[in-house]
Amino acid sequence: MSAPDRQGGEGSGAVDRPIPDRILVAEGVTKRFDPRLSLGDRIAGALGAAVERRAVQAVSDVSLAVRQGETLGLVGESGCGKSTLGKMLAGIMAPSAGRVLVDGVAPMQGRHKATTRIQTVFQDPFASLNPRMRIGATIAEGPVAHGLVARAQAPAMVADWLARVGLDPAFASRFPHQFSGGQRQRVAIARALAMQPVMLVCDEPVASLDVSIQAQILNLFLDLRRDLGLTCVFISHDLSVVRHVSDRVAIMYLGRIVESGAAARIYTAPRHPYTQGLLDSVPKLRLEADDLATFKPIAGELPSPLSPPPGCAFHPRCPKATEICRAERPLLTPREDGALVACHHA
Ligand SMILES: Nc1ncnc2c1ncn2[C@@H]1O[C@H](COP(=O)(O)OP(=O)(O)OP(=O)(O)O)[C@@H](O)[C@H]1O
Repeated sequence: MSAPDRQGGEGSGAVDRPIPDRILVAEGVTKRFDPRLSLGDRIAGALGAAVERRAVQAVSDVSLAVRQGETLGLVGESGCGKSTLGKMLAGIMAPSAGRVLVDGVAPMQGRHKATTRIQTVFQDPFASLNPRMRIGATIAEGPVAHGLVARAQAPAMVADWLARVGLDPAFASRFPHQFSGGQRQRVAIARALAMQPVMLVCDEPVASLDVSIQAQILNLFLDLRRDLGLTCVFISHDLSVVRHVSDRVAIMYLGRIVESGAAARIYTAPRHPYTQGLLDSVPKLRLEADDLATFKPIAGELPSPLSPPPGCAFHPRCPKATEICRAERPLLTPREDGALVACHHA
């Protein structure tokens, strides 16, 4: 068994067979997007001209495991590959290399099955709900179609899920436009859970909501975790959002996990300079005027995955970077407390 798996968390490279309490295991998952050539490029290529064709490596060799009842927060800047990884975990996108096992079975073996075993909740609930369908029908559609509930039992099932997500069961006859953004996200969560999935992949589920509504939806996730033992991968660009809902947190940078560990430790004692930078860039609401100057954004921008920097991908932005960082990519290495960190100077 490789070191990352022995530590029960994330890593790079293949891991051994899944351990029973792990709902989800990703082994060396990679996603490359090959560029589509324009007609002009194709003609030029056919005529023998050199046409540049660089693939985007959105996710590189990611291994992770999620245990029953656990929420794994997946955090990183926009463009670091979170959504691409989330889609592969949910079985709605095939990896270019590596594999994802759900309950020990590769979801892509049966696309239809995968979408029932892992459900997704996306950022924009309005886009994911059919505007012409009453939300009762939207919630019932999947479970009835997959034989999880008899048509006659569907109204009771819908009422139950609406109540569990904090909505009035009488709302079943309403259309999506009759709900606020937060209520629509509750509907999207009810629809996902009504499919009786083994876990949820939530991709920026509160990013489009006002801060006060974000807190309500995060509280809902906490309630669902307590009441249903919800297993979840919770994706966000914002470390402060995943803080209270996550048992463990994995930090992604340019397609790779650079640090992971217990949520409490990540926030109190981050080891990777990128994690430290993310924490420092979270605006903190303080009363003392001086403190307003304490948050500082990470210097520079995420490099293009078309031309990743050599060595440690974070070195051009890292205050601790030295020669070795420019030359050698640090491996994700287990620490004594079960955390994993990929940094020469951590
Ligand atoms: N279908 C695609 N074809 C080509 N490149 C893609 C495709 N989807 C994503 N990418 C690229 O892969 C990289 C990772 O994208 P991804 O959406 O997974 O990142 P992200 O961290 O989820 O960012 P965001 O929060 O902005 O969605 C980006 O450089 C993106 O441009």
